[in-house]
Amino acid sequence: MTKRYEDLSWKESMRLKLDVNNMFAATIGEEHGYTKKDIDAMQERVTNGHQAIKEAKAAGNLDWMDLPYNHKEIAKEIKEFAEENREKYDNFVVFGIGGSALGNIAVQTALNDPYYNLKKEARNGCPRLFIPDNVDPTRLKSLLDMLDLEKTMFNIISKSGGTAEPMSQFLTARAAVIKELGEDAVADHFIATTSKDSGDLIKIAKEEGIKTFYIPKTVGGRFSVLSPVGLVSAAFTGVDIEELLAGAEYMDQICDTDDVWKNPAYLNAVLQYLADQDGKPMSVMMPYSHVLKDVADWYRQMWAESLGKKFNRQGEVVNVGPTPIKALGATDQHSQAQLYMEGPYDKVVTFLEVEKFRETLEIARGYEDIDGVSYLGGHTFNELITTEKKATELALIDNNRLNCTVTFPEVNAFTLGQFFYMYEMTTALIGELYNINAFDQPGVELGKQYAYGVLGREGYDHMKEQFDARPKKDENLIL
Ligand SMILES: O=P(O)(O)OC[C@H]1O[C@](O)(CO)[C@@H](O)[C@@H]1O
Repeated sequence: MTKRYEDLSWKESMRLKLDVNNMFAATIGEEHGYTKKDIDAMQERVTNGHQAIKEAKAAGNLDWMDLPYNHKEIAKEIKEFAEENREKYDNFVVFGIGGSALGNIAVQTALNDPYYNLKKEARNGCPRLFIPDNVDPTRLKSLLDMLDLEKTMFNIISKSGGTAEPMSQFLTARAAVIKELGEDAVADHFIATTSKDSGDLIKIAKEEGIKTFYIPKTVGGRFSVLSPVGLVSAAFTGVDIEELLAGAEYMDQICDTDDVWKNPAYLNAVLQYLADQDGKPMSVMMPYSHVLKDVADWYRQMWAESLGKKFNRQGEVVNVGPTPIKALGATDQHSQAQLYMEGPYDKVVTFLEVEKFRETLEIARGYEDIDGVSYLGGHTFNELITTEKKATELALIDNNRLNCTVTFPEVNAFTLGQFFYMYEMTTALIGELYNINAFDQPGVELGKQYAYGVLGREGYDHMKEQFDARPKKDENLIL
């Protein structure tokens, strides 16, 4: 059967649109807005950046760019595995953190029913999905107490195979499974998604006979949503993961040009970079659709870990990086909008807009004699949220505030795949413009190492010593 994403006209009708009109002087005024000349002046740097990205890809350092192509077969295998197994389980739990969880959460919120876990009919025989993405004892205990272990599959995701949070979750869930179901049950209740040749998780998985999916070498956590990291839980909950990859492939083809005026990922990168350089380092992503709210969380990690860097490629201290902020329309109109309109001129707002929601819901009529209420009746919630987005956008323009919009014709696996890939490419190019390595995260290590030292991990005694020698607190400053 032909898939809809094999039809070119369907694909074109589902193409994401990036509208950057409101980043330009013609719309928001000369003081803050850019001109076409400003963008043209960046073309040479974009071409160099594009070249550098291509070379890094060819050298095997950017495996995430290959996922839409070389994971087609793997996606089929994952789909088959999920289809064979998902009806055996009522619950599917992902134990991973950061890049090993945020993409999974974003996919689930975007593509499945908003009350998926609570509505059997929305699950179509698939298990409920739980992704704690944290180690808060209250929340974890509550989850573990609630799960019927006999009917639960746990997917332990860790690229390094040793991150404290998922490994401690694994230890605890494994002990609970052994206690309740016996040693032999482990292989039926756990799968692992990790690196093929490194880390402790792969060793454990082999020892325990646990089914394993692999994360390619140069796919870092935050770039891993289109690898088995994101695909396995998506397949277990019935998402069309092949369509997700097809969307990414489509965007890869759109972005396969160094012409800044033709490449949405690069045009966005240039504008965001220029804004940061011009004193607007706050980058707000504001979806006007609740189903896209966790996509903004995914983006937050993507930008923070990729672009927040102390050193440039020459080893000079640069301390760069925009601050990614998530907001949600219409909710945050009533929380953040005041700041965005009248606070410092330090932000760029990226709206995410949806043209066609999965549902149309009418606002009921009533109180015809009360003008302040009756005007709402007969409109739809679709009109309400879309109008509110357009109204907020115009208010930002009136206040000369930089903003742009990414429009999803619909939220489906194809458009979501495009979105992930487009932002990955945007991030890669901004990294080039800052002249930094966008693919490491050395700043996260120090905190991890102190924690290892304190918790007694072998080889980290020196970190415990440094931790114990930390500056004493002045009691007068603790009230
Ligand atoms: O998949 P791992 O290796 O457990 O890492 C989880 C997360 O921890 C980090 O390494 C640092 O926070 C992220 O980059 C990564 O997504």
